[in-house]
Amino acid sequence: MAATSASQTATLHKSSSFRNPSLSLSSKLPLPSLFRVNVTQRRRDTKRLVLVVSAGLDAKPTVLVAEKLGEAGLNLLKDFANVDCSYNLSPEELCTKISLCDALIVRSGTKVSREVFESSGGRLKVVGRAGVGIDNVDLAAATEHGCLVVNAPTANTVAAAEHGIALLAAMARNVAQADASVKAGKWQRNKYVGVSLVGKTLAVMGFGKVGSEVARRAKGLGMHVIAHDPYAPADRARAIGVDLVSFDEAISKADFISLHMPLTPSTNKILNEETFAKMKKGVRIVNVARGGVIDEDALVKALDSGIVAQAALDVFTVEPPAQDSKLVRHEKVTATPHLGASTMEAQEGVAIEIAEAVVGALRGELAATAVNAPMVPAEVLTELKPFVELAEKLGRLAVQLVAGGSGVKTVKVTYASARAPDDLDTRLLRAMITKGLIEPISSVFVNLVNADFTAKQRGLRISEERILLDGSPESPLDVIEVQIANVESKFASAISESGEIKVAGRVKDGIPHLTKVGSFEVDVSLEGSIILCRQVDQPGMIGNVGSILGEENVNVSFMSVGRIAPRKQAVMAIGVDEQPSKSCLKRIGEIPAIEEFVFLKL
Ligand SMILES: NC(=O)C1=CN([C@@H]2O[C@H](COP(=O)(O)OP(=O)(O)OC[C@H]3O[C@@H](n4cnc5c(N)ncnc54)[C@H](O)[C@@H]3O)[C@@H](O)[C@H]2O)C=CC1
Ligand SMILES: O=C(O)C(=O)COP(=O)(O)O
Repeated sequence: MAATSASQTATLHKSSSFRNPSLSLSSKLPLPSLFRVNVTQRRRDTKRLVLVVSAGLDAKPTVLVAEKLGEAGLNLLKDFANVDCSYNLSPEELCTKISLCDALIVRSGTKVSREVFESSGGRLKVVGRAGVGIDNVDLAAATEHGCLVVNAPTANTVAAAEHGIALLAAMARNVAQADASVKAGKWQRNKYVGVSLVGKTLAVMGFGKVGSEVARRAKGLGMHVIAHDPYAPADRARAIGVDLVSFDEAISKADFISLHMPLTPSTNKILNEETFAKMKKGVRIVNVARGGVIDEDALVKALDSGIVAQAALDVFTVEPPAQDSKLVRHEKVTATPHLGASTMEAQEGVAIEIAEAVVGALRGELAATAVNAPMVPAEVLTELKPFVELAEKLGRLAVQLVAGGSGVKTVKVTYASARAPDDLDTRLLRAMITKGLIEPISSVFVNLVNADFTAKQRGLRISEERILLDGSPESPLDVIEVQIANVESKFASAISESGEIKVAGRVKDGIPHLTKVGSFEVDVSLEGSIILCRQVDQPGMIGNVGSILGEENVNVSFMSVGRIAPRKQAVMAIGVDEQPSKSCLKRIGEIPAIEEFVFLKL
């Protein structure tokens, strides 16, 4: 980021008191309306914080609650929004209603399909999944539509684990079958002899929140617990006395298998004919994860052949399963209707957790439980806040300098920082530059959720480069530079020596400043709007332009002149609070020494 060697900068502050000197990094900067930030730490899971976008909502938002939600959560929602509780909507009814809603809350029973996002007409800003599994939400479609998806990942963990243990014990002792038999007037003590849990090997497949709670409880029942989870940390398993093993080892050693992984393309039918064949004969299976992780036809066969002695299932590929489902009707199967999360306590907890997340997201606060947006820790966000604003404004300025605008395809962003690359998370900055580049020339709403997708869709390639500076890494960044290649500029002086439109800026006292245009160094705070003029450097220019603006009642906030050398070409950057009229701009253009000028909205 070499500065033009002979360039000099002269900065004229309108008055030393025009800006509140107490405004610092920690004060609340007015972030762009769609990216309002509140860095308040959330109650739980503070490591998973993410900047989300407010919908720019001026009126009370509307939240559609499409499945039954605990009272406490509903009350939280009602304090903030109009709440429409409409249960059992058909897919068509949901698509019709959704165009009137800013947020949608569902459990596992509602499919939030691509059609739902398409039908929302851009109004839907948040989908809240009142539970863990988000396999019923089309995340790709949500992301493409800039809609944040949040879930409630913690409040039903214990309930699901307890249900897993309940099914394990009930299955081993034939509780459900024996109960039905007694109620049918029979007394079949020999038929319902069970198996013991103590000393048996349980394989927990998916050692996340629920899986590890199941493991802990099974240890308490005297079982030997092993687990398979490609992503789980070994020390967490070790801490509760569980060995992490390979998939094949887990399924081949287990007397009982309990499934706790999410349903994803890679876990879909992970238990199938081939894997059943590798299991110990007489294995027993519990599934409180998702029906789709088991090939249900293969399970019926394995039950018939005796490879699987029993199965206890809370979840099914299609819910509710068909009345005549061979699996559900199988005498070796214990079935419950997706009750894992259904305790009074869990439902209250989930309702509060999701209501807080949805309200927070609609307010533009940080969502601790975002599923489809990069997560930026709160402390990083606090530091990056003024740079986030700088990034968007540089994007906005750069694209307005392009003649025509829409031909922007290749953008290079350079971050000069004393921080090691690993210590500087630029995803947020890149998203904001993308927003700045795209929004002035289109009607697309860009946010952290859809920035990368939108850029890709428009064929906009943004490459990033770091320059490692010497010195103290106290501030995350020194300079951000945005270059647009292969375009012409409506302000020729914005083209750098290497042929690209170039603007650069830095943060001073918490305020973003434009510090470079093309090869000219300037220094103007990025507030209000900016007039850039190229002129022959000579006395009286600042006065000339200033008095025209004054006569037209346009308030100047900042002026700065960057020149190659005295009395040669110079670029004057003028920050203005009001938009000058056409005639005002025309008068400035008519000043004989002014060779070109451009008005840029921030
Ligand atoms: N029946 C019910 O009512 C409930 C069902 N669930 C289901 O349980 C699942 C797990 O919930 P949590 O433990 O809260 O989620 P979690 O995200 O804490 O744990 C899931 C674990 O599965 C692991 N995993 C991913 N792919 C895997 C694979 N191929 N093999 C083995 N492990 C894999 C992950 O690394 C993670 O550790 C949810 O996705 C949901 O589908 C959750 C709550 C209630
Ligand atoms: O949280 C989960 O993943 C669940 O499966 C619970 O589903 P539910 O909210 O009870 O429909």
